[in-house]
Amino acid sequence: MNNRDEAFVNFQGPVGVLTTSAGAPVPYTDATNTLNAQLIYNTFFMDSITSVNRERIPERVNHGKGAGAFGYFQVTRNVSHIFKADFLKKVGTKTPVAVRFSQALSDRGSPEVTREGRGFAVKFYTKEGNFDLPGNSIPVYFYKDPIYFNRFLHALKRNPATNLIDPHTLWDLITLAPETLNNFLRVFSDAGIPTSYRNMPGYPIHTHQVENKNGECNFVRFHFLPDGGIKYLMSEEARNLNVMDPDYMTRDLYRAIGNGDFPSWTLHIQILSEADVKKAGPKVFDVTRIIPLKEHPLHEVGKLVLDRNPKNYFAEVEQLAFSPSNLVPGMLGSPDKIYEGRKLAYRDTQCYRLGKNFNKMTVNCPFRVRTFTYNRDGVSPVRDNEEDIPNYYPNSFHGPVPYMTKPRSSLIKIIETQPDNFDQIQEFVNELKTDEKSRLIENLVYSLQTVFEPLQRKAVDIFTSINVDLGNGVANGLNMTKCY
Ligand code: HEM
Repeated sequence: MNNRDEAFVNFQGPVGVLTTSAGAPVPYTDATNTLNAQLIYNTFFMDSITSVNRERIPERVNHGKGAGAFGYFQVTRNVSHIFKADFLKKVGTKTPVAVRFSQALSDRGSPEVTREGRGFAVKFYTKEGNFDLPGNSIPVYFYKDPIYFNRFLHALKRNPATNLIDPHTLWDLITLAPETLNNFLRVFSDAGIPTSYRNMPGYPIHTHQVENKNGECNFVRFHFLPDGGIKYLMSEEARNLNVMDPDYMTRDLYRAIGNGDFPSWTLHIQILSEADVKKAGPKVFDVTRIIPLKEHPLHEVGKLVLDRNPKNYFAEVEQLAFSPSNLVPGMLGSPDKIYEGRKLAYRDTQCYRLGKNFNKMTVNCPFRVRTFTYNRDGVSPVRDNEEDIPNYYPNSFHGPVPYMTKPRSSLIKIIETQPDNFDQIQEFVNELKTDEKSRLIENLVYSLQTVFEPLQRKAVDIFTSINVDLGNGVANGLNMTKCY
């Protein structure tokens, strides 16, 4: 097997003459030796030192560490009765995609074989503009009120005093908001460490409102399921791998694609009609709950295949910008509050992280559409900056105009209620096999063992209310005096 995780494999000689960023050819002495030379006259030195000093940009506030790849999505089943979006209209239609896998909480330089939820974000470059599905590896989210975002990020990332990841703040947060356990207990189960990104499922979670060409409305949850099967690493194995190869997940993906062993996923949807939604009520929009497959089974839509590695990581992956607000006609997003919060948050942080023209960067550009906006200027890239087209709307000249349509479809209104998901986490724990439950207990004990006792006790009380064996198992593992 050819282990193609090395990107530099071309020994055929230089691509050309070295130049400064302004294009001047660089003499050999300027590039190799500045000892006894006047630096101010060495344009190559000045050019490169001022450039390297400015290389770092802010990392993502979450999902900092990640790997990306490119490929296509192809429709394999007729789903035109559900979707009018052009890229899903016909069996066989192929759409280019960019995908970024990530660790939800780890910083940009972190080791990869950690126990945490992971991101699985897909950008479809459609003929109607970009459509993004930033999803996670766990099918439910932690909370359903976007007000939690700041609290979560701060409690789960580094402690402001010690700059360490802090299990006390993690368990403080969980025990103050135990409804998050429908997510967290899945992360502490085998599902918390996938064998590789190739074996990881992707769940965009939200229940999306969608329309077909007749304007009929349905609601769908998307599921990307790996064709290589969903597989997980055991904790011990993961700890060893983390020491042996901290970049294991990125290397595995890069190597597989480099070797022509292209990973693929089948996209499925769960479908709910308007009548289903009326009958079930707002809980089907609750991102802290799954929609049971036995009530709404999966329907195949198409295949996602990754067949190209990035040629340049920074340009093509670090600069990738996904957003739940990147929607196309017939895809309305979700009426829940988390979706609404996300529509603002991603664009806002990307304006800071990448500059306001981030959609003009090659990897984010909706390259299958000719865009016409009234946005102008600002930090690069501005590309042609819309040349001499008028820069305000409305105008009497030749500026772009909105398209005429029937009144715009809008998201249905839902009344949100407090999360109520203990039934689902109870069912999840009850259905674990004995060995799976033992591993869940071990993983919880491993995380809780260094935490202050009052927090341990609160956690054990909550586990006991979910499942008595779980509570007892963790209490025993922590050598707590109180047994249930
Ligand atoms: C209140 C709720 C949420 C807020 C405010 C929020 C906010 C953010 C922000 C600010 C980023 C960084 C984006 C960037 O720098 O490009 C991000 C990344 C991400 N979020 Fe969320 N998020 C929320 C919920 C969710 C949910 C429910 C999911 C999964 C369905 C999710 C999946 C992701 C993924 C996959 C990324 C990484 C995207 C990439 O690879 O670039 N987030 N989120």
